[in-house]
Amino acid sequence: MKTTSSPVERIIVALDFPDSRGAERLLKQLEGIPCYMKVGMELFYAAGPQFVVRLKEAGYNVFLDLKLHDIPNTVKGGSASVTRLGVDMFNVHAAGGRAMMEAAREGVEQAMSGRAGAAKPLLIGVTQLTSTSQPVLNDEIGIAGPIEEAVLRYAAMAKQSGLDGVVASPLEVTRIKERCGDSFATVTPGIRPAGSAIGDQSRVMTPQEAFAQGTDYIVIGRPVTGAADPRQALEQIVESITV
Ligand SMILES: O=C(O)c1cc(=O)[nH]c(=O)n1[C@@H]1O[C@H](COP(=O)(O)O)[C@@H](O)[C@H]1O
Repeated sequence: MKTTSSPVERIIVALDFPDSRGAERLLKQLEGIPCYMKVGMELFYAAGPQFVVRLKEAGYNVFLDLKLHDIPNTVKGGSASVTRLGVDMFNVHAAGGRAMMEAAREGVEQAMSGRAGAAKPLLIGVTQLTSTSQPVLNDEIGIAGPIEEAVLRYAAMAKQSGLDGVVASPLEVTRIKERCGDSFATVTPGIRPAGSAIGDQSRVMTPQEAFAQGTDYIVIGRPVTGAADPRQALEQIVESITV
């Protein structure tokens, strides 16, 4: 990818709210800041596709984070529906395997054929969740070996399946770019400005460290949404980044 966008356009704010009112309040607080917005399962299940349409009408780039993971035919249909919503990026779980990811790609292509002139969404595979630690991967999930190897294997499979990039932690970005090429996008949650609570995340870096690794997009939620002054928190993050 190597993005011509400014750093702020490569910051994806996670709108993890239980209803549209909370999300609307944050949009007002961040008004005029051209960051990317992410709608995940909490908000989508409560506020529905119309909230995505509302964000698009307001001019935002939108990442719809529903982490599709089902049989190939179902994921193909889901991907087509998501594409028709006009999102800029969405994700599927790479753990669904190659046939499922290829079906997602087909769903995108099918939906695009009826949307002349529309931009194609970036189709992104989730590798290993940033909340997953090494012991959890090995002892609970049952995948042996270093977490970085599991992430790289999923990233390579996502690339072979025709995806545009992956979600991973910033700790894995350098090796993903080495393995899959610089134009293969990395979207990295697990972002924690120095001094902020790590919470349920496990593999974390600061915003400036993540961009220094060469990531294309960072995803950040609670350090902004839970701040006393979300606008100031986001502005401080933007100022901290020198790319
Ligand atoms: O796909 C994602 O966006 C995602 C993948 C992942 O591995 N880890 C992860 O945290 N996320 C999302 O990124 C956001 C991170 O939020 P905070 O931990 O509050 O910064 C949440 O909305 C998560 O659902």
